[in-house]
Amino acid sequence: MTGEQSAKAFAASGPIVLIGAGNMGGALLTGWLKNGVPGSSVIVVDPNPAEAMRKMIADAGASHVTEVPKGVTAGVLFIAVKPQLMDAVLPPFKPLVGETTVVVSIAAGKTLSALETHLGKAAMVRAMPNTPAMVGRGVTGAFANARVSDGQRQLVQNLLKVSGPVEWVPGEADIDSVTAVSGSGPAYVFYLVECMAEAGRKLGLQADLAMRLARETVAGAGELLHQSPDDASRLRQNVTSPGGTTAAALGVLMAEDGMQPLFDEALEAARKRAQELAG
Ligand SMILES: NC(=O)C1=CN([C@@H]2O[C@H](COP(=O)(O)OP(=O)(O)OC[C@H]3O[C@@H](n4cnc5c(N)ncnc54)[C@H](OP(=O)(O)O)[C@@H]3O)[C@@H](O)[C@H]2O)C=CC1
Ligand SMILES: O=C(O)[C@@H]1CCC=N1
Repeated sequence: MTGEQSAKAFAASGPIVLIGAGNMGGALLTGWLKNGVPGSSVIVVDPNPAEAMRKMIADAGASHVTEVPKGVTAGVLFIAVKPQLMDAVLPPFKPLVGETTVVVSIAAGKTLSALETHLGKAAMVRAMPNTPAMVGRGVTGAFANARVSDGQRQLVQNLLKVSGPVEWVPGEADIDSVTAVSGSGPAYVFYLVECMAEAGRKLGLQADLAMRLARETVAGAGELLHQSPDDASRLRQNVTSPGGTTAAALGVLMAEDGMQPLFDEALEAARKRAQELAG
């Protein structure tokens, strides 16, 4: 995209107001500024962003404020604070929501109807990114309510796409399932690395060597999955020689009481927790 094309992709009816520049808000902001969102169109509201974030905001010519900005109608009101804080944080932002504003929340669980109690009825999107967004390799699930226009949907898609693919889901409840799979998902993969390293240590390897092997294995397998046209099942079969070592290990992991029932239970717990955070 040329600079002009990308500026057009992010053209909004007013400023992009980002509430919360922490892990996820900061990752998305970084992606916006790298991908052609004009800094002058961004207002970041955060009481105390990290020093590196403050510098990036200043270098890009974006604004940073610690209080709710006055006299502003947001083009996009992008909410990236913890779900537990939203009831306290959101009410003073209501004046920023106008006829042409699209509200985007990435908070786990928090429903659009809960957002409406604070911000009024508006075009709203619930989105669920994940932390690989920090390296431009995330994936995001998104749901738009009926007030979101085609133009707003495209704008939000462009803002989310800076961190990786965007998958629109047909129902709002699906976002809680997306949260269980891909929102929380990176943590499961990091834990897999920890488990593999610990098992390697128990086999007699030095702990740091076992960790390097496990880490590079998961990173390499992820990259192969990313680059290969084959699905995960085919890639798994490529590793598995009949009667070999992988088959021996998979016999344990794929047993009736192996990983699948554990994942079923774990993801059900994540979705249930998202549902509890709804109100
Ligand atoms: N982490 C993840 O993997 C994912 C998180 N999410 C969702 O993203 C949201 C943010 O999570 P995450 O980035 O991890 O959390 P962080 O705590 O890293 O970021 C939240 C940011 O909001 C700031 N903040 C606190 N109070 C206010 C306020 N009154 N006004 C403006 N900003 C404020 C915090 O500042 P301070 O630190 O000073 O309190 C912090 O910088 C959550 O709702 C979470 O559910 C979604 C997908 C994945
Ligand atoms: O753990 C959480 O609640 C957030 C949402 C998805 C990932 N982190």
